[in-house]
Amino acid sequence: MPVTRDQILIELERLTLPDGGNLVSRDMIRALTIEGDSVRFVIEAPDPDIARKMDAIRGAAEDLVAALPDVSRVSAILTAHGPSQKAPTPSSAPSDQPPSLKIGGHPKPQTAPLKPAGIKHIVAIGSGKGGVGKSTVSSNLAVALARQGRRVGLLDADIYGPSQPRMMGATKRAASADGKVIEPLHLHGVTMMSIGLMMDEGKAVVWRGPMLMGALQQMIGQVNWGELDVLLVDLPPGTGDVQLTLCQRADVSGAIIVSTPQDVALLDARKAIDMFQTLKTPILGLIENMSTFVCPHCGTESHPFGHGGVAAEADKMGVPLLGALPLDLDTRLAGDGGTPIAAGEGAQAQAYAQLAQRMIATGLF
Ligand SMILES: Nc1ncnc2c1ncn2[C@@H]1O[C@H](COP(=O)(O)OP(=O)(O)OP(=O)(O)O)[C@@H](O)[C@H]1O
Repeated sequence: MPVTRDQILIELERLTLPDGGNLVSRDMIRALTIEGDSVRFVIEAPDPDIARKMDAIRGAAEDLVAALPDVSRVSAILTAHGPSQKAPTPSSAPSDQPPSLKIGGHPKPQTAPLKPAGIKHIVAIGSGKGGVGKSTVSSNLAVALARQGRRVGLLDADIYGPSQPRMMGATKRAASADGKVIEPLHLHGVTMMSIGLMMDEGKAVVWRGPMLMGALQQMIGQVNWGELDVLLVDLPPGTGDVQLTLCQRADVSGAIIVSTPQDVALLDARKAIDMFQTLKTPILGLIENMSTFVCPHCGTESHPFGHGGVAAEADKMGVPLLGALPLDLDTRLAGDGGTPIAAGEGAQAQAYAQLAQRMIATGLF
């Protein structure tokens, strides 16, 4: 059985720091990630000088965790936040630094929840595997909820492959009038922010865990979201630092998992579900994407990715199946063209409207 987060933290609590407390009680452990028998985490010191003196503690922490049953690889990285670090400026920021928009200061470690007071609920939209349509579902669901009168925000937290600017038809970058608050875009009735609006297009993002956390922190806490009934967060695929940071810091009300019906996607979807459950984030439901395909020429229905696998999984887990969406050329074209299909009329817009209704029926907002 894989090691659990709690087992690791209990072990790390044994490591007393020279100036009192331990790594856990002093809130220094960040981005704890367990993948099979591999464990990774970041030790965040209050400032670089302290970090430099902590290498022995980092080694001891690795040894303690490595001694746990079912752990064969451990990697602990030391990092620091503090006065001796300088915030990057946008003009000179290389691609391995978090964006700052001149908002001043390196992202600070936070203990208070990240969720701004004006946002009633944060709902994470995740998937185990990439390319299953999580971003397509997020943008269309956001638009469908907005069409039903909800105040909706959409945060594209897919740091490595932001697609919402294209799918939502963004034509300008995010701006900040006062150098502190980032102004989001307002598109198809939805308030939208994406890391893609802060980066040069085509520039690779090469960030370590703490940088990702800083960027996420900025995109939630420093964006002028206004009053929202719900902020949908389009997560990167998988179970990494962004998911962990969001669920641990942002007071997430629930998660929706998008999957295609075939076994390989479901296998990864189960891992995502397991992660949300470990982080005590309620699963609001599953969505089966690319569920069926109706040939536009002969009208025959087929199931290129299998059929019903997500429904069976939802049933097994006792969580609702929020919807099954077909593989549909117009959905793809609409996304590529910057106007989600849910913004128009027709069968697919109707399908997303029903999905939004079912989500509202969960009673969350
Ligand atoms: N139901 C659908 N019918 C047709 N095309 C779809 C459908 N859902 C998604 N697509 C297309 O599949 C591609 C991948 O979708 P999308 O980017 O939404 O997936 P993702 O899970 O967010 O991927 P990533 O992991 O890369 O972020 C896109 O070109 C999108 O237009």
